[in-house]
Amino acid sequence: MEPTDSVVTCAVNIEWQTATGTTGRKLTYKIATLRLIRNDVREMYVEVSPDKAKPTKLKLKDVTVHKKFMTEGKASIKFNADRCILFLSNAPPGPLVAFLRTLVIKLGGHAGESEAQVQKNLRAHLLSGKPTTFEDVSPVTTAEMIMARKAAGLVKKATMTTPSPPHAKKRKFEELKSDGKLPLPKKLYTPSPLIEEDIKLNGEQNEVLQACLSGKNIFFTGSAGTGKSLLLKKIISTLPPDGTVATASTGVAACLIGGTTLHNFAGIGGGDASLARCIELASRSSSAQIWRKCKRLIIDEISMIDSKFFDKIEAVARNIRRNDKPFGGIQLILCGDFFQLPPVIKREDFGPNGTPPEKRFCFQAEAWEKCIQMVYELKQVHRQTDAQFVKILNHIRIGHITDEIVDRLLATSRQKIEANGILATQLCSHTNDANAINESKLENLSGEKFVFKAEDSDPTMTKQLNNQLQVPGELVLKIGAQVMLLRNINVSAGLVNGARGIVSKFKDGVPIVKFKNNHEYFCKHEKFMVRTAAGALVVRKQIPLKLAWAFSIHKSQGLTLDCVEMSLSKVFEAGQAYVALSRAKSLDSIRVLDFDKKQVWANAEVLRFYKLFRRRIHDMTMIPLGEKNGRGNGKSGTSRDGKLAKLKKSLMEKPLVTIC
Ligand SMILES: Nc1ncnc2c1ncn2[C@@H]1O[C@H](COP(=O)(O)OP(=O)(O)OP(=O)(O)O)[C@@H](O)[C@H]1O
Ligand SMILES: [Mg+2]
Repeated sequence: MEPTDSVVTCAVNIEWQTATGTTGRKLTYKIATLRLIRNDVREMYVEVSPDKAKPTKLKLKDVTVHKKFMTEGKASIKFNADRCILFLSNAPPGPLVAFLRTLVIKLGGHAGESEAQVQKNLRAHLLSGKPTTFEDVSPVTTAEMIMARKAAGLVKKATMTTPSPPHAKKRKFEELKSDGKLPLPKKLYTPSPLIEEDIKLNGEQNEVLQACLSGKNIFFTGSAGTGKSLLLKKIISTLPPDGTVATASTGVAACLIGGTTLHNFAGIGGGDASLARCIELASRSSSAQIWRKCKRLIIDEISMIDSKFFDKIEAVARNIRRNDKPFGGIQLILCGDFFQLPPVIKREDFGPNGTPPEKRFCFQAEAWEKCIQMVYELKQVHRQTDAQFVKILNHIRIGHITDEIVDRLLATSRQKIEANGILATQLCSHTNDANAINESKLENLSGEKFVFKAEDSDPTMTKQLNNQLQVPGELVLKIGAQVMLLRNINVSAGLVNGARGIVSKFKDGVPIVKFKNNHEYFCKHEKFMVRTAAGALVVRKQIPLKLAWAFSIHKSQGLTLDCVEMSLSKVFEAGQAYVALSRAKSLDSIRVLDFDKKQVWANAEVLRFYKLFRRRIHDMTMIPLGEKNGRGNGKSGTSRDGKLAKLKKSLMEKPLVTIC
């Protein structure tokens, strides 16, 4: 528990009501810091400290806390005795959730003093004649948390019920287990899955978070599994929601951080029209308003954004916002790994001989150098803990393959990774192949088809929901269908996003899924949310499953998968083999068929970019605005292959990653 869990900074309105129920005095602060404090006699207060006004203290006694919208940065506290309401808005969701949790737990009385004790302390304090002093409330302890959960009825007290004989308890447990209805441990708060409270950032992730809070334009990178997306979620939940726009290059990646696609936000279609036309498109009132309101633009999986599109939106931003600063003064937080999937090239952008455009990557955009002020590289891999696998991935990332790597990966082609009848998921280089495999496997199962249609809060948004969400609009299942869970249901029981299982039966109109670890899950409809470009939430209610015999490597970018098989013979992009291989957690949970050195290569421009990038990080971390990137030193004489080999060697000498 952080000491800052009792502090939050946000917009504040305080309203007092008169005895007749009408609104009386009002205080409005665009920004104020709220702090939970105690006086000498251990009574608790909220102290509201605005920027340029005197602080107000409100005694926390007989209060009602409204926290339904806390994950959107809003809450209110009603002081019933004082007839006063404190409205909080535009609060960073992470700190607000922590603040309210501390308040509720400390107020629960389990951590505080009894009323009689408070009165006794008060008398003693008055008699002492000392002036009243205040101190911050202490952080919530684990014991206080358990007490509070017991009081909330989330943990049964042994004394409250007549204990059942052990065999009866066991029978009940077995019954529930076989029905897939095992009660799941609940939290006192179950905030949005986007606020990952359980995982603490490490030092390098914290450094990036602090840099983002400083308001600078940041690009951070790191190999697959270094926790870039997890860090982005943390950054998003620590920034004020007003003006913070979370986007990603693909729908799946956007969904993982609770955002929208960059294309959807930008409002210029694919960005293929002339700049003048793009500005015209983005000037439509709905789009222009979004651009003007944006203060911080976050983009995940930046490697798939092409340089032309990046330059277009930078110019559009300046134009619409009538601000000459790079990106019209919007703070940029960009994240991704350029060794992973590159931007998809449009047919018209290929050269006459089918050559890719010279400036394909975002870091080659004119605007890149103007915009990015600070760069970071995360080095600690969290997805994999096996040192040998991390080392192999590290080599594959930069297209450096040795015979030992080929042998080690080929050795996986014979290993049995299936357990409990659940087949490995096949990662395909082409989406059509993945769809065909899923359809034919389902067709081959005998038995009745069950169709689950999603309920979308806005039916006009169905296409966007289909594009952005992994969860299908129409889910067709049969007994025996292999599926993947799309939600964290119970982390300790292994029912996590990405876990795979088999539909064992249908009961009460919903499927029951048996997972690899033998746990059964009685499916419930879950809500999946997508943010529109304007920031509104659109909700899809659906069973949180998708068919998982196969899926495409492009759709797997950003995911962690538990048991995968791949044939890399048809890969067509630099980085595609690396993305596929790096989804797995270990060499024991992967089966690589037909591995060949030729399937792995890294883009030469990307290798150059990282070499320069690492030198910069080493030299200064901070890149002065407008400095030229100095690609190429103009010297010639060495062959292209020779230069590349040198680059790879130098990148390998200083390993890009370490393992935890
Ligand atoms: N500080 C951390 N402590 C423990 N686990 C972490 C930490 N950071 C990330 N993880 C876990 O590591 C795994 C990979 O994280 P994440 O998906 O954010 O990586 P990534 O860098 O975005 O990978 P990719 O490039 O493949 O998208 C996730 O399961 C995540 O929960
Ligand atoms: Mg990611």
